[in-house]
Amino acid sequence: MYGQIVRDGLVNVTGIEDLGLTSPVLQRTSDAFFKEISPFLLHFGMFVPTIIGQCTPEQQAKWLPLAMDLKIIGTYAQTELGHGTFIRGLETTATYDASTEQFILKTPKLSSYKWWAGGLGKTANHCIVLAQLYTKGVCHGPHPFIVQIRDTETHMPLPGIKVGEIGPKLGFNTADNGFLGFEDFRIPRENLMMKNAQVTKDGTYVKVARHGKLTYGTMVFVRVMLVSDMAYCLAKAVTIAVRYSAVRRQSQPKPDQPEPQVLDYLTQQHKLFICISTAHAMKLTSTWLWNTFTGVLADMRDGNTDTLPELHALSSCLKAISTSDTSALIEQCRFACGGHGYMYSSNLPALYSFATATRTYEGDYTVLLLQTARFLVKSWEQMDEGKPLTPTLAYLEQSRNGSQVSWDDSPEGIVRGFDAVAAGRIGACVKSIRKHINNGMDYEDAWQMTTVQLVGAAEAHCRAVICRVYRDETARLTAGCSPGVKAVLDQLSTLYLLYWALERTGDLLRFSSLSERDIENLQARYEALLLKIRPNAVGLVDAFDFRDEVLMSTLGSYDGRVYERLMEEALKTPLNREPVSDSFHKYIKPMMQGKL
Ligand SMILES: CC/C=C\C/C=C\C/C=C\CCCC(=O)SCCNC(=O)CCNC(=O)[C@H](O)C(C)(C)COP(=O)(O)OP(=O)(O)OC[C@H]1O[C@@H](n2cnc3c(N)ncnc32)[C@H](O)[C@@H]1OP(=O)(O)O
Ligand SMILES: Cc1cc2nc3c(=O)[nH]c(=O)nc-3n(C[C@H](O)[C@H](O)[C@H](O)COP(=O)(O)OP(=O)(O)OC[C@H]3O[C@@H](n4cnc5c(N)ncnc54)[C@H](O)[C@@H]3O)c2cc1C
Repeated sequence: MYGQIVRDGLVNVTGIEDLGLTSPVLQRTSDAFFKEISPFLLHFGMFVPTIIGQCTPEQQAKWLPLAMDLKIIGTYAQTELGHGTFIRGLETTATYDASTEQFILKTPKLSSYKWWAGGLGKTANHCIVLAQLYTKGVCHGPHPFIVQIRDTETHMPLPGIKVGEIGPKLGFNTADNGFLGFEDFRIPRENLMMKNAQVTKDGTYVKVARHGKLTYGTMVFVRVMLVSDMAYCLAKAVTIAVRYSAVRRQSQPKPDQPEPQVLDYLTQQHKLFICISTAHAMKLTSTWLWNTFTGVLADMRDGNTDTLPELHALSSCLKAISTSDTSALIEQCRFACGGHGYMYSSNLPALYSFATATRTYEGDYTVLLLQTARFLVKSWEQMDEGKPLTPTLAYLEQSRNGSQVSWDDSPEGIVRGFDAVAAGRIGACVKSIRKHINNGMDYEDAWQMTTVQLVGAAEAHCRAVICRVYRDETARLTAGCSPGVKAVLDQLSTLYLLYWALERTGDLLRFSSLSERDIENLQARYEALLLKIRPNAVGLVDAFDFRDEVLMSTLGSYDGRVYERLMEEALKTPLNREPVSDSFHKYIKPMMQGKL
């Protein structure tokens, strides 16, 4: 298994590199090689971006060509057995020895061992290690170091290195996630990645970056990328589920009628059409987020880090919500395919196991939403002090006078409704924190007592951002489309708004003038829209344009030969090589004869 996946991974990487293909094509062709994950994912996904983001130009000149030419294979080892979320609590240490101009790496306890890094177990010979930097007896916090862990000729672990694979997981079982321990392992001073902080030969620590969190820059980049990845992953899953639902016929609602396509059931449309809309919503939002990210990078190149907090808040909540929505909706796609959706050959299990992992890695869902909430509460307090709000929080102004937003069920009205919900929930959090403080709690405890509400407020903010971006970008991009295409894409964006308005009626009743009758109207409009989308459903997923080799699904292939493909795959299973398994003769027959 491992050997096969490494071979496929290298064919994929070197083949595409020779062809000089760009990342979107890389993403699509990569998936034609493996159902799960490549052991080289972290090399290109985090090792290379960290060299670019955390190294000086001189260090980049040394390490980047080696990495891009695959002369070294790397990963990103930050998480430890004992710490993943709390980076400031990481236990691996890098202590500077001025007499030899080296750092000494140590994992002092079992809980200090690096754990999880993709490709670390058996593939990588280098890695980025986040370690607490000590020099002249002072700890300067977590810093990135580039560390060779295996001999590039023999691939043997270097002396002082303990490294191995962490074992089977829910998914990602081809990612070669590993563990790593250091026993007084020495690396040159120059292996500290010195773009944001330096240590001179005599051990003097020099802070370069004006913002203390630029060390976390790679995580922001990956979070931004993951939003796009999720759109792509969900688009594959709903392509499989819609195509299967068009082929599958089941039950007999009317005695004198043939079994209908299950796609004709309104409940099936309710399960699946929100998946089509969400794939579009996340793709458009990810492009908007990427443009925001590149704008902040440009500001930072000019020495201005003022826009970084908003980017951190946006990337955190959008990564959390996109991964959570995608995990839930891919599982919904599986449910929609009945028993055959549970077959590994459908590819839905592998897509689900990938998506559900993203809800955790690169920042746990709850933790990242609380990061966003921290920004929202600070923004509210700045608004109270009369300071200007950042663009994505302009809607908070509407809540200043506390008046209830009047409900308007036009698409723009629904977007404003979600703004009102976000503003109301943030305001409720601020009120809760202030109440606890007035009752004698310190700020940290008052914050902790409000965290359930804070997670909800951050989700509401993120939903409001997605709704607004999805609607605005759809309007902008369809302006030049044919009326037919515009109508269908407008239907999808309206479906997203109606779906989430119905999911959040409680909040809309609390923070707008929404009435019972309005809810009935929303439900009727939603159901009617499902029926309108039905004729275009297969065309909409075909438009995602996944080749069968990329979908790798017995249920989702373009030709619809589902039963033939399921049987073809079944006959390939090793158990079917012989009519009688040797376990019969070893165990079952003796048992039947009372001889066990
Ligand atoms: C091309 C890519 C394609 C595919 C992806 C590739 C590979 C995918 C496969 C697997 C990859 C998986 C890799 C990993 O999982 S790597 C490990 C990821 N780990 C995490 O994400 C850890 C999450 N924890 C944190 O980020 C932090 O610990 C924290 C939760 C944010 C808390 O940090 P802390 O130092 O305690 O900060 P706070 O005290 O909460 O806040 C202090 C201050 O800093 C600001 N801040 C925090 N983080 C950032 C950031 N990333 N950028 C900017 N600013 C940040 C925070 O807002 C606060 O600011 P104030 O002004 O409010 O003080
Ligand atoms: C498939 C996969 C691949 C990975 N690849 C890598 C990799 O390549 N490199 C790498 O370095 N890491 C990697 N990771 C590790 C990943 O980054 C961590 O698992 C993730 O950051 C979560 O940290 P944790 O596991 O310590 O969970 P914890 O933070 O221990 O979370 C456990 C629970 O505690 C809660 N919690 C924690 N802190 C708070 C808080 N402040 N407030 C409220 N609740 C809190 C969480 O919400 C969660 O419910 C990978 C993980 C997975 C699953």
